[in-house]
Amino acid sequence: MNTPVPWTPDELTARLRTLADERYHHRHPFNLRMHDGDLSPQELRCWVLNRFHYQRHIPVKDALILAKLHTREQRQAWIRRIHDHDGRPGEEGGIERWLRLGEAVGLDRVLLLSGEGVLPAVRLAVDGYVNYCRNGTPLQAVASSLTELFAPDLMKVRIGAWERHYPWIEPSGLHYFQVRVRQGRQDAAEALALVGEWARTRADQEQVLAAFTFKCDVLWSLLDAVEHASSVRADAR
Ligand SMILES: O=C(O)c1cc(C(=O)O)c2c(n1)C(=O)C(=O)c1cc(C(=O)O)[nH]c1-2
Repeated sequence: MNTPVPWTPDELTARLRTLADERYHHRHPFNLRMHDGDLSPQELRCWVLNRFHYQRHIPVKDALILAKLHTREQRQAWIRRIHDHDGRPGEEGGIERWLRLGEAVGLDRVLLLSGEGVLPAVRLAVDGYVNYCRNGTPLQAVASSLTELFAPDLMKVRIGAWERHYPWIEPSGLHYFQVRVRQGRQDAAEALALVGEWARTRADQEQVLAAFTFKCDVLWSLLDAVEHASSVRADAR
């Protein structure tokens, strides 16, 4: 049997884009309702609270990936992700900005930090992502972050939708997303370069697509759980 010819970097990126068009969470009904201005304050709060659980685990999974990287240069680049979220001592980072986003939608930071109210399926989805990065190869772990290729555009849509449809939200809460657009682009470009360097065979490239698909499913499951919680509340009204 002939070994399949590896895709070029552009072909691999095009395949990621096709997968994203089908399964990235920009298409999830909860995000569509968010963008159309159809979410109640309670639904938006539920999303912010549950997404905080995801956010606070991002630097944990990045620390697990850091320990898998073999060169000093790779670790120097990857460690920035942890600083982006946790901040360096005395600095704020993404986690602090997300807590402010919580306050902007009316959620006390003490509640967010307590973890109370995080939906069971969200805990499982986030555990799934962290464990994927803990147990996977460096290629799988880094490739699973490649959904960030598509996050900045989604965040720009989100910022516009929040400004238009949810004027009750304190505008400073949007700072998390404004900062994250640039950080996400840098993260995605660096991860794509590593994946391009490491995924030399078609089999490696298939693993990249599988890791990307898994991560899309993590993000999708998180929103499924939030959407389900919203519909249960609506039924009880
Ligand atoms: O709001 C979003 O739609 C969104 C998506 C993603 C993503 O696609 O993985 C991330 C983020 N936000 C984000 O804020 C973030 O810090 C982040 C880190 C990562 C990652 O996998 O390392 N993804 C994402």
